[in-house]
Amino acid sequence: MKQTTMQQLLTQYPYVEDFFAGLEVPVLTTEQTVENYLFSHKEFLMEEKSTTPAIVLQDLEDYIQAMELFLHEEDGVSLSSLTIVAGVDKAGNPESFETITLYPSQVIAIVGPTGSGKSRLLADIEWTANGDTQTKRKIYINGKTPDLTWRYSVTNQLVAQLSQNMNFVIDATVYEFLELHAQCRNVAQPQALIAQIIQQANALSGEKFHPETNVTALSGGQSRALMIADTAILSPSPIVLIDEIENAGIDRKKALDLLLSQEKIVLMATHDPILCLMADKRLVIKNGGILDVIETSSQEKDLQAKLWEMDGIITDVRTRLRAGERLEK
Ligand SMILES: Nc1ncnc2c1ncn2[C@@H]1O[C@H](COP(=O)(O)OP(=O)(O)OP(=O)(O)O)[C@@H](O)[C@H]1O
Repeated sequence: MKQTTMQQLLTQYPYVEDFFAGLEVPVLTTEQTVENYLFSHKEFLMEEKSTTPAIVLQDLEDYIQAMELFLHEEDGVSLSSLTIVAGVDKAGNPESFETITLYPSQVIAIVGPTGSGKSRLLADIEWTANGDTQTKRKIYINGKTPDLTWRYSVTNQLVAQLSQNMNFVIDATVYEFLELHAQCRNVAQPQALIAQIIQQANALSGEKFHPETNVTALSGGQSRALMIADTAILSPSPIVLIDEIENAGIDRKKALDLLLSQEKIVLMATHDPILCLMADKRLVIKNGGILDVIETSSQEKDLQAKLWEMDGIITDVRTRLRAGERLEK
């Protein structure tokens, strides 16, 4: 990278500009090598670094390393494991485990009473906590403390988060919105992917929408379905955090299957017994701490089949009521 020209670098990675965004450095497109470019603006950059939270740097070598990491990150993070290192509960007592390690294609449910700290755990993971949150937990990626550039990056590629509330604030159609996202991801021919995302989203939600529907006109359920399909198909983030998918009015099983087909680690805070038993394991939260890690047993999987049957009845009744039908005994 040091000997690449800035011009070449920008052609290859247009998003390198984001790395310098806000720094107001002189023209980036030059024939200078990366090393020379950084060196010739060294003083300027060193001055700026104190006001640039995205980059914690000691010297020029660090700048180059941070740029390499940034570009690597834009190419997608390769994740082999996610480790939660124990912290403390709300009373300051140590959590009753040392580490919990999770692997791609695993679904982990996070259960516990309201206010127990489920969202806090998701936030620790999103923030890749390093003993610097209320819980004092640490998060390791691939067995070690992740680089700080991930945490501060505006395009955090490590974690995709689907929160309870989802509102669009952009005046664009579904197609335009997905096209924009594809452009950010440097997808050259996005048409087929966009069609796939819309098709999958429609399979998740009740009332179908069209590519030309405006995103602001989507219902809550449709918005979440669109974001889940988008996360599964277009987002390179290997970790997906979901806060209460059950309230979204979408097909929960299909949503999970879709996310898992992409070899992601899926963590979901949930109060839904079916979702909870669909997970490989569940983290039980109490008073701000992880109290227990329970593998879903075969008996519980059997129970899950029964719950699906009951859920089928409820879903059927709901669909018919929604369609304006009258029910008989
Ligand atoms: N270990 C901890 N130490 C101190 N405060 C904590 C700890 N864990 C959680 N909290 C705080 O407790 C409050 C409730 O936590 P949180 O919102 O995560 O609960 P929740 O289980 O997601 O609730 P709900 O089910 O209602 O969404 C938050 O203010 C959170 O920051």
